[in-house]
Amino acid sequence: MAEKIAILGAGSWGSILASVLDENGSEVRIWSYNPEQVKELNEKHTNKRYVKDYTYSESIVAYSDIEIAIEDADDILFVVPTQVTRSVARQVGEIMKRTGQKATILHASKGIEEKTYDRLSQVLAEEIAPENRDAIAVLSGPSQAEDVARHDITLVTVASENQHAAEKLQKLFMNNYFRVYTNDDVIGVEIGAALKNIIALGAGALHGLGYGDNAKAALMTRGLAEISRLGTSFGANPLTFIGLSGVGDIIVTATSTNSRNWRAGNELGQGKSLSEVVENMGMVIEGVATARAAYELSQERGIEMPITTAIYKVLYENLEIRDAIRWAMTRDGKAEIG
Ligand SMILES: NC(=O)C1=CN([C@@H]2O[C@H](COP(=O)(O)OP(=O)(O)OC[C@H]3O[C@@H](n4cnc5c(N)ncnc54)[C@H](O)[C@@H]3O)[C@@H](O)[C@H]2O)C=CC1
Ligand SMILES: O=C(CO)COP(=O)(O)O
Repeated sequence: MAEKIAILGAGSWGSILASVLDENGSEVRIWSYNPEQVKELNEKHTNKRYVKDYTYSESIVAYSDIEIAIEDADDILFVVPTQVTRSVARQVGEIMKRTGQKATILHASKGIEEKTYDRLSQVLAEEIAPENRDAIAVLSGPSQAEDVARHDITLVTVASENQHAAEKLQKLFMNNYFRVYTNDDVIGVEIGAALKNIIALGAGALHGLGYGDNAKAALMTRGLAEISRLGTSFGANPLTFIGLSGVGDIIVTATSTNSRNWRAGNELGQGKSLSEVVENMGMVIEGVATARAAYELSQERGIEMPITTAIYKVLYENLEIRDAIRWAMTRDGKAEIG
């Protein structure tokens, strides 16, 4: 019997993951809180606001009632923006408690929750599966939805403390263009995924200001160094940061013109205001909220994160980007490693 998978969030990534799973033979339902989008998906099999020029398989059914969407699902995949994941998870948790439903819980979003500084597997554990938190999984890696939509080669990782859950999900997602590895370092995978969006904002800003390739390589490399410093302070495996959810995702997000974070940074670099950029994008720019969470975490834990600090000050304290760059470049000299 086909695996039944409920996908919560019908933005660009939720939609394309739905297609991958549908092509692989799973029974896929997708939930959106927007009834207009549900209607478009079911009647026209398109999702024009989020994925242009794409037609969905007629076997993917969309729902605006979350309880119907998750009914009997073997797996529930969260792909809503980070900052709304808790509210959606709370609804799911309440339904599962009432009905006694059991399912593998997975997310594919990339961010840190503001104020709590929780990673999303922590949010899901708190809201849905406090007694079963090791079975929660995360799918992450360099994976622009636009490339996956045209079946371009994509490699990702599924991380879970539960090897059985990770291997089951690996099999569900794998095909000849979408290759999935497993990893047991949930902390490292989630921190790498969340914080690379801050680096992508910075890379876009450098581009918008006309900086060259050396500057972009420097930002990505030193960005990875500070992500690793924060991640290992939480117990992440340092090797995770040279993997798909670390350097891999920095490379794609900090260079791809499809990246929402890169595009947002580029527009900031060209002189637009943050509110203008957010309004024009009409899709989530995860790095904006995560920059604040990561900056506050770095302060709380006494971890030096100059790039995150500079970007935080540009986004939230009106520091000019050129002044932020000058500050970062003229700090005292440091040893590269350590
Ligand atoms: N787009 C991409 O290529 C990739 C995105 N991701 C991650 O996936 C997550 C989702 O990203 P996208 O699909 O790109 O975002 P998006 O902006 O395209 O779509 C977000 C979806 O969430 C829904 N939504 C917004 N507010 C909501 C609320 N309050 N309650 C319920 N649903 C709400 C929207 O209606 C929309 O369907 C993000 O964390 C992103 O970092 C990860 C890998 C690739
Ligand atoms: O995470 C992504 C690719 O791996 C997508 O990044 P954006 O949200 O910046 O488009």
